[in-house]
Amino acid sequence: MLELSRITAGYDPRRPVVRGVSLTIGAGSAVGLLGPSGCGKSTLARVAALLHRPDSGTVVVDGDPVRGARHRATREQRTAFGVVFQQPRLAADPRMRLTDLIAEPLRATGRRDEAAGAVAALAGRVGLSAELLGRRPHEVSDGQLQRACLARALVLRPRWLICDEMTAMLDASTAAALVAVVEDYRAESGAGLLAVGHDRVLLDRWCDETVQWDELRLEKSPSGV
Ligand SMILES: Nc1ncnc2c1ncn2[C@@H]1O[C@H](COP(=O)(O)OP(=O)(O)OP(=O)(O)O)[C@@H](O)[C@H]1O
Repeated sequence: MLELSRITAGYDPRRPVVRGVSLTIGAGSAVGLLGPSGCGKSTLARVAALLHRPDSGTVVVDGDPVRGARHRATREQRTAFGVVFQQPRLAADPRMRLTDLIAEPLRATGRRDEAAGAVAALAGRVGLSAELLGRRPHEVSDGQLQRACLARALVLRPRWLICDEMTAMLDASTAAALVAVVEDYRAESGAGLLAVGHDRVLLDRWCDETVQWDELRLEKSPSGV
């Protein structure tokens, strides 16, 4: 279970952008989060992924309370999350070939020897050819780069996926393909999902439940847990 309780967070403690928000996602469940632009969805998603430390409130991952964000969280907690952002170009090192980008979390966790096999398997899954894997971000399309970013998010086989407007910049067929990759992975792994978006039709189709930002102040638990 992923439990965010009374989270207050932002970029200036005097003016938090997220105030007293709670969200609980049951193990293996998929929750879609909708809300107006600028309300704080991405900030909350970053808190959920342990990338941003809240000013107050608690995050509990599978029963294990989180004591800090980024490197202050335990490796076990950090590697429980795979994250995909809206803009792949901001999330990809422009110097890295796609193959290295996908393998980067393995290198960072001392599992370099698994890279070749894992990248080959994931490339097939997300639909990247061997030729594309050898290119750098400026030599591929946004959709191809987002496929690589999704592969990178899956390479450590996370228990939780945080997809922050993953499909917003993509055409309909690429968006559907990437959602299908996420769902195949979830079906086989039992991973849970927080999907942030603007498209209610997509989120309703993709997730077990879709919640509105305003509901999170009421301490609702979308998956009924
Ligand atoms: N790094 C930052 N520094 C300062 N303010 C920020 C930063 N990132 C976001 N903000 C501000 O925090 C507020 C919430 O932003 P956030 O990106 O979380 O919203 P959002 O709901 O995801 O928006 P959108 O749907 O447009 O992506 C906005 O007012 C934004 O301008």
